[in-house]
Amino acid sequence: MPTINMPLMRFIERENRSSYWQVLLIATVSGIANSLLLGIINHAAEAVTQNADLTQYFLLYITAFVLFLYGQWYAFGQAIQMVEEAIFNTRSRLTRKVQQVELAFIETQGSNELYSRLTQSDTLISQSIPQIIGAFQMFALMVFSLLYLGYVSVASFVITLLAIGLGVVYFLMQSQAIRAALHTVKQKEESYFASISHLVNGFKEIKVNEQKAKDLLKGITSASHDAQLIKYEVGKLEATIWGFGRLFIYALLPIMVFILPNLLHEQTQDIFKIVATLLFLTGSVTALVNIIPILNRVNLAVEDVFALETTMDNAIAHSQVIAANTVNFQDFNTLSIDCMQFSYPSTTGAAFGVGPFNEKIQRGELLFIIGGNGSGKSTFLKLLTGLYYPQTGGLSVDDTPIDVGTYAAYRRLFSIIFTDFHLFDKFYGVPDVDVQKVNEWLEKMQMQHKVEYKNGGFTSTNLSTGQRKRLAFIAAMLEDRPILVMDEFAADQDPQFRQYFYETLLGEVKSMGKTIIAVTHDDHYFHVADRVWKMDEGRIEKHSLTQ
Ligand SMILES: Nc1ncnc2c1ncn2[C@@H]1O[C@H](COP(=O)(O)OP(=O)(O)OP(=O)(O)O)[C@@H](O)[C@H]1O
Repeated sequence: MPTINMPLMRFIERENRSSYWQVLLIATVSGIANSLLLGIINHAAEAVTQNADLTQYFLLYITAFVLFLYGQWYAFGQAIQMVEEAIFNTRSRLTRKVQQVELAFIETQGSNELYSRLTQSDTLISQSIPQIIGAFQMFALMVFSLLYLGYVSVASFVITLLAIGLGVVYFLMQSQAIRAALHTVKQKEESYFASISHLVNGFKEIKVNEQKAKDLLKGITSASHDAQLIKYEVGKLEATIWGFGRLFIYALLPIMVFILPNLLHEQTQDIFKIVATLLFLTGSVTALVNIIPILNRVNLAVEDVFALETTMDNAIAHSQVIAANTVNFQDFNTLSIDCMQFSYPSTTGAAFGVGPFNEKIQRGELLFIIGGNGSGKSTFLKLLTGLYYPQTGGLSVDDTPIDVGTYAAYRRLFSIIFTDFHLFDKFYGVPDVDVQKVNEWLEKMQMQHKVEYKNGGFTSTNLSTGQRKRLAFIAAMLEDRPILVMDEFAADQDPQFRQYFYETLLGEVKSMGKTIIAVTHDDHYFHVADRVWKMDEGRIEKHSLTQ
């Protein structure tokens, strides 16, 4: 089957097993049936003036009407099903791909853009379907009304075709400008959304600082104003197209009534038929012109989804990891880091780099990593946990070097609580949650009076940062992975809990056989660690054995 080269149609075709041509065919048949109604009524009206039998017209009218109604109902139903299936398939695939891309992709992509593309386009596509199917019917109605017009009067047909042709040429000339302007609107809207996220996320800061609020609002107003101006221009262009569309059709009516009969001496009853057909045509052309702005926006939304998927595909193709489930490192004894080096991609000047690292971590060790701000501790943890890939050197577990086929299995060694940790609403990835164990951990983390475990998650999430971190710790414990990695876990805890954390809890976790790697600034408690590594300018500078 041929393809309609329009992003929306490519989207539907790509995501469905069945072809959309059947739906379009039924929509077209329904449109033809609609135009037949006109012909039947016209001829029936003529038959009335001649006192002829109207039974056949009545039966034909009923048949055409049923065909029109059923076709419309069927086409709508099918189209909605196809589009929703396409959206479902795309959503499932894109969310799977988000999981496949690497951390570096998410860090560079910009969460606002990613979030808006993943969520907003679908709604727009879904909402536009009734109008789009309607447009196909209206197109069929227009074509068959035109043919009927040709049957009634060749001259009227030629004049109308010329008018519609001129309208199409005018539309094509304008549509490029509209699409370009809509692209700019999208960019302006994204910058507006980014400013809004500052407004919401930085609410506390701007609430206490009027000047900050004023400056931010100035930026928001400017981004919004820019978008408004371009949208206004687009709206004006679309209104002009809409106006021209109607102008062509409405100009035709007086031509047919006042000029044509005098020039070509058409029959009076034919003039009636021509005018009735033109009124039908007016309806279909108006509906088609009305759909243009919607189509423009939907096609842009679809192109957005395509572009996002292509970017993700490229990122996944460059990813070094393939999912291999056969390797199991859970019983490891030693993690080795050999000549490992990593640099962030440089946009301007020298980029920050870490390494080379040549270290070993033994199973069951409690290792602290210390160092000043920006010394590379978090970067090192991301490398160690397999979230970043080194440019040179690498990791091995016992004697097995970690490569593209084993990275996924390697990552399964770790539970991680980063400084910007995310507390999930449920214990995802823990198949059979042991409620007793959760309650024991709630007690150990001194959270039993604050939250409860219910329906797969914790009951209260209105907690302080320190308390939320304690829940993240419980989730990490339930994951039950051999290595626990923490980035400044105790920074948000009160002094009593901090002491309990270092002097009791870490020892307890260690006695469970877990290896603990923790970034910390709490020099009071360095003595509890087996080893302390100090980082400076991306290097592990000093190993101090404390025990
Ligand atoms: N995504 C990134 N892209 C480019 N550079 C980055 C990125 N993340 C961090 N850096 C740079 O790497 C350096 C080390 O950052 P890192 O977060 O590893 O330090 P840190 O020791 O954990 O600091 P802190 O104690 O403040 O958390 C910083 O100078 C930072 O500018």
